[in-house]
Amino acid sequence: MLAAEQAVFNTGTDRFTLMQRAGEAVAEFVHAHWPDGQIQVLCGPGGNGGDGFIAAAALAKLWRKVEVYSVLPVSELTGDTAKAASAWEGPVHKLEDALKSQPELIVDALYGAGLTRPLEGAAAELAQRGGRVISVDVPSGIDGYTGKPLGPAFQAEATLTFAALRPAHVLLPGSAFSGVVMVADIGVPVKTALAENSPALWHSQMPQPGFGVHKYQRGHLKVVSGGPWNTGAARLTAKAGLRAGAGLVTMLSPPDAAGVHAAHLTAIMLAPFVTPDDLAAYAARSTAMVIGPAAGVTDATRANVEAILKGPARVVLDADALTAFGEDPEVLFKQLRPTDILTPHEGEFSRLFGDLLATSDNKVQATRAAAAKAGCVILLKGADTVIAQPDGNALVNTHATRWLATAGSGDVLAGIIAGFMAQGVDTFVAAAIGCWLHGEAGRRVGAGLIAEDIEMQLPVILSALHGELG
Ligand SMILES: NC(=O)C1=CN([C@@H]2O[C@H](COP(=O)(O)OP(=O)(O)OC[C@H]3O[C@@H](n4cnc5c(N)ncnc54)[C@H](O)[C@@H]3O)[C@@H](O)[C@H]2O)[C@@H](O)CC1
Ligand SMILES: [K+]
Repeated sequence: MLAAEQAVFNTGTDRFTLMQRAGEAVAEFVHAHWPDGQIQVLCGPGGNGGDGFIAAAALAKLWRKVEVYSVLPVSELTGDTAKAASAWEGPVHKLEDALKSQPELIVDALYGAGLTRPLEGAAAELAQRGGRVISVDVPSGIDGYTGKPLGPAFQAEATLTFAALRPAHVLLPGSAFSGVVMVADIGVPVKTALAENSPALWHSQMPQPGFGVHKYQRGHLKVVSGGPWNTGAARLTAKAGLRAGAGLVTMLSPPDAAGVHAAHLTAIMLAPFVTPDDLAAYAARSTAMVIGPAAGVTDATRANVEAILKGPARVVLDADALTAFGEDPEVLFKQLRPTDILTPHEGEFSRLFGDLLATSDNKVQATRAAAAKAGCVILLKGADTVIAQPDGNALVNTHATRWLATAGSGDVLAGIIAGFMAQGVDTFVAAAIGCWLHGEAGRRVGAGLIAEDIEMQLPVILSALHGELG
């Protein structure tokens, strides 16, 4: 699928026309957002440099003070880049001369999609010089496909890319080097674009309870609890599911843990289970279920998961429910349906999918491959969470905060997602909504956040999304 992203430019339009549009888009972007100051445009030997020459010429037409520095002398440029260079009428300096002055603004058009090796010489020194950098397509020095720096790389204040986001714009560490990323439409249709999670993607699919609705129409979520010493995680999940809008939430508890839950639960119902058959019976009468948070890495958890997966409820499998299949993931994969979801962190992911993450070019590719293998939606948690479907549809959530890296935070995420699934929202969409809300709640709380705070933020965020707060 990512080939589609790489081959984004393989269309009928001739390359020079696209280069002209790209370069002009860079000039427009720079001039609109940084309207003053002298600009150094650094041009590489290929397409990225071509964009730079076009941009320089367009900026000069806007009366901007522009200096152009090139990796190669103009006489050695070829093809479209040579053609682009002829649009620039001023002098072209050697790249190393750019080090002699510190401009107010730097347009980094050295290397984009064609970067194959670490920056060296003047390019490497320029990457380390600092200053206000606007990168063209990808910050030079970063591999656009993996998001990894190959060596020294430009730290951009902003990056203007074309047609669609590349993995480097949304995956760490590339996203941190890219600064604010904008995508310019240069008239290239994109079929399998990589999306960045935002309410615009799913706002219209949020469940909107109509007038006269009753709780039974808003779905019934059931959460499986661990034993008496391990009940908190499932409670975090259940409360988050209720806040997300599930009409009814029931905690399914081993009898010896019921007393602990009873001391804490109010709006959430409580019911006992002993055997996998008990869970299968509950699953038959619910729209979504969660199993995993502090469930225990045991044969019993495996049997419980298998019993639930036989029923009609869509299932979120998290934490121990994943690790319990670590020795035999294929057994799990055979039972999963496309409407179920696994929500592993990287450790749990590697227990199920081996070295897939290490051997993939990037996290998006790994998550897509995992979704295809497991036959369900996969949400791979992290600072850059990736959500993928078996058909390759994927998005990256960067709307988060490091303060969410705390005990119980993942249990809450599983609950929010399940809460939306219980209401009938498509699993992939529910994961996207859940992940964004979780990130937004985390950002609102900030430092000092504990998992309990996340669900407390949901009413105000949801009300704002529903437009009830103006
Ligand atoms: N493909 C297209 O149709 C379009 C491409 N565009 C631009 O073209 C770029 C891709 O152009 P190219 O494929 O020519 O690639 P680049 O311009 O990124 O790289 C050009 C050449 O630099 C050399 N190179 C790579 N890493 C190097 C290093 N570290 N040190 C020294 N030399 C190095 C490579 O041999 C490569 O041929 C995109 O990033 C984008 O900016 C835009 O003009 C829009 C249209
Ligand atoms: K660049």
